[in-house]
Amino acid sequence: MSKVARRPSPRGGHGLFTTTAIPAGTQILSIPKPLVTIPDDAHLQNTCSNCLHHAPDTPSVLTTYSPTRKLSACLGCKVAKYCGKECQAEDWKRVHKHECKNFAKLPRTLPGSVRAAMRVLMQNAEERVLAECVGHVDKFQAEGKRWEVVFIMGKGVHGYSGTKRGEEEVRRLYCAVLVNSITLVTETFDPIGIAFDPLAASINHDCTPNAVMLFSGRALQVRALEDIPANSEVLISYTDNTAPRERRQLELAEKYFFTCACARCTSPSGPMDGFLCAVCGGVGIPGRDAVMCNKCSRNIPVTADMEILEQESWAALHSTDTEGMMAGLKALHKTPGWPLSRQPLSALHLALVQGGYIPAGDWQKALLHYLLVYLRLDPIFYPQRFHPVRVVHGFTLANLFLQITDGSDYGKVVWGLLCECAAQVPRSHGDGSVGFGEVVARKKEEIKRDLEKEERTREWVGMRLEDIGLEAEMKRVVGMVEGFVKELKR
Ligand SMILES: C[S@@+](CC[C@H](N)C(=O)[O-])C[C@H]1O[C@@H](n2cnc3c(N)ncnc32)[C@H](O)[C@@H]1O
Repeated sequence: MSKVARRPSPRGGHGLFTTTAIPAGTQILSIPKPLVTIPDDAHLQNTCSNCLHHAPDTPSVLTTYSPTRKLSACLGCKVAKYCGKECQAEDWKRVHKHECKNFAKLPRTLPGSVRAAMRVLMQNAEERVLAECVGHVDKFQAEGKRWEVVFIMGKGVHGYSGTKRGEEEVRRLYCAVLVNSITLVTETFDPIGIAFDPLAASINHDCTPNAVMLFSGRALQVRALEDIPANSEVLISYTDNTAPRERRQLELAEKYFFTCACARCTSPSGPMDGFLCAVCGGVGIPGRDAVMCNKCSRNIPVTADMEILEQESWAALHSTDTEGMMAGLKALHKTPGWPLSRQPLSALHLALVQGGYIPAGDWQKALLHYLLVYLRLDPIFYPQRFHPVRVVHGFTLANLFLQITDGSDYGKVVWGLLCECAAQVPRSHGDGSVGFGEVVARKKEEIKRDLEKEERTREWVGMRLEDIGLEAEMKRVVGMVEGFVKELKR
């Protein structure tokens, strides 16, 4: 029986509501095959167009333990790739037979949003989408340049799909796809594609969401981050909700055409949104014309240099320039008044690890950056120990420790991290026998066998996390992080 229903929402339009009480850490909604799931433009080459199995070019935590399948291109268009005959046959029957010839004829691959809208038409789902999903056509229309792009893309969808529907209707459909698409991510939250499904699209936004959306391949699920009473609205975050308020609001207004009026946006508090007071250590949130400390009411100076640094750091984050990222990161650490938890500081640490240190095999540096994020920042960003992002970070960290060959024994820390992940997985991801849960269980077993093989007594292997005396080991690790932060500030 479904635990949710689509109903009018006080936030405007419709939303998704619980029909029964849903405990924290349980599944709210599962859509094994959403209406559209496609690799985005950057991932067409290394992602199966049917099951969205991702075979990344650079090593990732998951590829180490769940071997990647080789992908072969469709011989007709050479655009779509598949991990096996079954996937190719399923995709062909469902949609690819309608798009293959067009893809083959075109000199360039069609943009993801156009491919997604075409797939709605190919499955004859446009009636439902037009009836259930907002498109904000008038708002797109009011934006000159953007409307020009939407107009051309809509024309493309109309022409390439060969639909009998009118061009204006197809344009409305294209707008609905733009506003309601979801970024499809891997189990380690790397963006690889576009997902679109009218039911999932009925979920509204909040910057402190009570639910989170995850993917395993193309399968989508929504899980509760807190106890949600019956008849309550299910809310997810459309943006990176660790970003400061101004950035969240800008993105929500630009992409989704609304001004967020959630509790965090209307009475912002906490160090994710503000700057630190040098006098009392309180936090000041940028207001209309001043940043006033919430404790001592003094004005916190936010200089033009800080504003420039903020802009440059965000720009570096969205580039591939690891030197620029490192320069931004150091400058942010050195800026008095910049809280550790104000982005893009943490995002830069993670981007450097994923885009720089892991591909370069610099495990020591990757470890220090990741430790800082996991120990100091994740508990602020994701207060629930079972938050899927926090659990995935813990697993990545355990794997980074395993790469370190500096002579130190991190056995207990690795074991502790894997115990923590395995304990949280049923609530973070659900059934531990598939997807990420299975990867964690397999890794834990593998490490248990390795530790037991060693000659030294490892009496703590197999014990519960609380009983293994991890604190003393963690002190050493925390010391590493503190030393690293000092170094960054120098
Ligand atoms: C993915 S749809 C969500 C479902 C939508 N409410 C509907 O009726 O179809 C996204 C749109 O919902 C609205 N929306 C979502 N969250 C909102 C919020 N917190 N406040 C106001 N509008 C919101 C905006 O119009 C946004 O463009």
